[in-house]
Amino acid sequence: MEPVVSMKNVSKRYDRFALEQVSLMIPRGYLTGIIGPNGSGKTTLIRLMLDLIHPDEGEITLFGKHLAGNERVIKSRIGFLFAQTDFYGDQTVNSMKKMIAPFYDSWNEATFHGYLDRFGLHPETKMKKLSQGMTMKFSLALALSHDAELLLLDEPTAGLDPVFRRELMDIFSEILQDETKTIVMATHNTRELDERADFVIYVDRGEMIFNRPKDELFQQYAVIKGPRALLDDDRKGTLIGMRQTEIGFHGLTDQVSQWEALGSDHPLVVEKPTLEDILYYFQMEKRS
Ligand SMILES: Nc1ncnc2c1ncn2[C@@H]1O[C@H](COP(=O)(O)OP(=O)(O)OP(=O)(O)O)[C@@H](O)[C@H]1O
Repeated sequence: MEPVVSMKNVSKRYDRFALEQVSLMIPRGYLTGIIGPNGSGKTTLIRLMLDLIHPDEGEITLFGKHLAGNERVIKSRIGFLFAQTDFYGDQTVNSMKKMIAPFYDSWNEATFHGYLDRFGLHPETKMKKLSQGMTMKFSLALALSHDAELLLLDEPTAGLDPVFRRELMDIFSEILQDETKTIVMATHNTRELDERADFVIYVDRGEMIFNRPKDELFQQYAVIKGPRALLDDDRKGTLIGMRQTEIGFHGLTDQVSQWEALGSDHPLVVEKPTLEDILYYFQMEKRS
């Protein structure tokens, strides 16, 4: 099936940062998470997909088409959200919506008001009176109210309390039930992706390290913890981002069988990783 987003050899260079030669495909019907440390290029990737910034090299298509020349049609199929969106403070929720809704042919007023109710937002509240979390909820209500096929979300859970974060992830799961919808979200809250993501894109310093099914990552890697006595050179070589402490070591491995071969007599812990573990050990490896 045709990917919803396709990037081929895309580069974007700033004075002190470069996203280099990124090629990726985002399949329809799934939740793809974009993870990586601060300043690694997550927002840059999403801005490129939305054509808010232009690549220096490479090709980007959405729904199989270039944005140029098809902008209105393509953008009406996309709901997007950025962590720092400046709305006009003196406008109310309702008047702000009135400025934005006409951009979308498929705007659905009933859906919008449904989300306002669900998110506890009053239509007559002034934008400047909304907390960071409430502003995020407003942005989400906008993004979700024109039946978008693709949601491109930059830190959609930033500033939201844990209960609402979970509710929001439930809403995303509901949206994905309709198998034609696609969600792409950059986030630092990797725990949400542990549970819900189908694919994970990991970027670091402008380089895409991987774009893989989450379940495959969890099957491939394990966190190993044990006493130093078990660390011979061979086994050390199987560890990514290995760290030693007074009493032991810990690290990530993609060669679990080497460790399991030690048998159960040894005080060894082999754990399924979280995405945070994978991120952490990959970064430790880069630093060492
Ligand atoms: N317009 C710009 N001019 C110059 N540098 C920029 C510009 N926009 C972004 N950058 C730089 O590009 C790098 C990547 O930024 P980006 O916002 O994509 O990272 P990020 O992974 O989303 O980070 P964070 O997790 O902190 O939000 C940063 O070093 C940033 O300073």
